[in-house]
Amino acid sequence: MPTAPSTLPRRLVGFSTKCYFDLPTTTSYVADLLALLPPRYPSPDLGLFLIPSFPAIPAVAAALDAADPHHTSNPTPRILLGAQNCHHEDSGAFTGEVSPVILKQVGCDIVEIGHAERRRPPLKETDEQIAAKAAAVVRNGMVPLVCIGEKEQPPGLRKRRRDGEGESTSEEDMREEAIRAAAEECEEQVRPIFESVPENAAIIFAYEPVWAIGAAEPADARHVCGVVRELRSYGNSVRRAISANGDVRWLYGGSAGPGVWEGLKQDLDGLFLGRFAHDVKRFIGTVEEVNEG
Ligand SMILES: O=C[C@H](O)COP(=O)(O)O
Repeated sequence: MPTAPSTLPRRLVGFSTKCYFDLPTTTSYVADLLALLPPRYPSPDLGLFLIPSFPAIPAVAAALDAADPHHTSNPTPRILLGAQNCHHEDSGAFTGEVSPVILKQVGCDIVEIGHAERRRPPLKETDEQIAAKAAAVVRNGMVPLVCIGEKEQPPGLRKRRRDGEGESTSEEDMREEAIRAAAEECEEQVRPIFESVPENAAIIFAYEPVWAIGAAEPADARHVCGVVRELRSYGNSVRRAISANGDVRWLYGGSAGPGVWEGLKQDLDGLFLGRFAHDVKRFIGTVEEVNEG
């Protein structure tokens, strides 16, 4: 059985093509990225990851290996390669599912699980199923990238306004209430992950408020930082209780792109991009911002 990594670069920036890119678009994007990316990336301080559609994974793996055939450019082997989902069992009668065993064999380093687009109908993936997938990813020597996030935009704020309350509550108090409510919702998604993987497993969490995914603007930076501060502290207490020591990174995703990092850099470990990485130069620009910030 392969051994899962327990360490991760200090910061991470990555991009999922979701279902947007076909095969030629994916391969030409990766070729452009490898041609234009300054040679200082990736580094132990700043890891990069790409998450294409399943059928494009072998082509991307070949391109990344060809760019760094002996994995000697620096201690981080290469741009990390990810898959957008996997099944929780290694093999069996699960037509249409993809085994984590095969993902490892085709060169994946990480597997994204629990994206909001899979938690919602019609797929309705549960925290329990996502935790089983996290265990499967680690069992097969890869790192789970677990997407979490609250469904509604500041529920505390909206409730107060609807109830006619809150006139005497300061904006600061309402913000704190919204942060607490969001963190509590996310803690329910985080806890089963820690409980399902070995204590030395590295985990990447992408905090993606559901209402900020596919939007025109990212979530407010103070909200994101507040929620992730709470989650990091919660995660540390859960991990202490089970003596866990694998690296954990907290990324932000949800309409992230150039200009977002400045407001998040005190509290986040990196960014997970979607649409605003479709232009390879904008993706590299965002990587530069995270490196410099
Ligand atoms: O997987 C990435 C996130 O869902 C963000 O996507 P987006 O930036 O297109 O909203």
